[in-house]
Amino acid sequence: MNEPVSASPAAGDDTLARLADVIDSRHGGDPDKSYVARLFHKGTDAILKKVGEEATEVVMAAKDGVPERLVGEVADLWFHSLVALSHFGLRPEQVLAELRRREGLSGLEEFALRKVRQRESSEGG
Ligand SMILES: N=c1c2ncn([C@@H]3O[C@H](COP(=O)(O)OP(=O)(O)OP(=O)(O)O)[C@@H](O)[C@H]3O)c2ncn1[C@@H]1O[C@H](COP(=O)(O)O)[C@@H](O)[C@H]1O
Repeated sequence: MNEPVSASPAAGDDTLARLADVIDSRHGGDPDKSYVARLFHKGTDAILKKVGEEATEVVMAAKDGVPERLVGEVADLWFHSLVALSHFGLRPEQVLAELRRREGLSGLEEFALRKVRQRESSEGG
């Protein structure tokens, strides 16, 4: 059995930012030397296809009920989501900021606010 990786969050954990830096550095890289460079080389459809596949694998792992598999598949999904963000010129810090913005706001309130905003923008445009 694999040794479990420590689940304690490190203060100011910058794992996502460091991984995003590596991913960003792969733009224009050699597809024979780097998996990320190969994905960028293949383009938007290939990148988005991987996000979809990994999301499906997360669902299947959760159904299997093996916690280590689920953690591994979510890691694959997060990694490929970071590749997609980088492809579109975005950073994980922006996603984390969005999650921080939602902190303390109930999911139902957020949903109601979103509906109001959607109605306002459809009436305004
Ligand atoms: N975190 C990851 C990571 N997670 C998953 N993968 C790769 O993602 C690929 C896709 O996973 P799949 O389960 O779909 O496997 P597959 O069937 O081989 O993939 P396909 O051929 O179907 O695309 C595998 O080849 C994994 O090795 C990753 N590849 C790279 N990283 C990180 O990205 C950094 C840069 O990687 P390179 O660009 O390759 O140097 C690395 O140092 C790591 O930190």
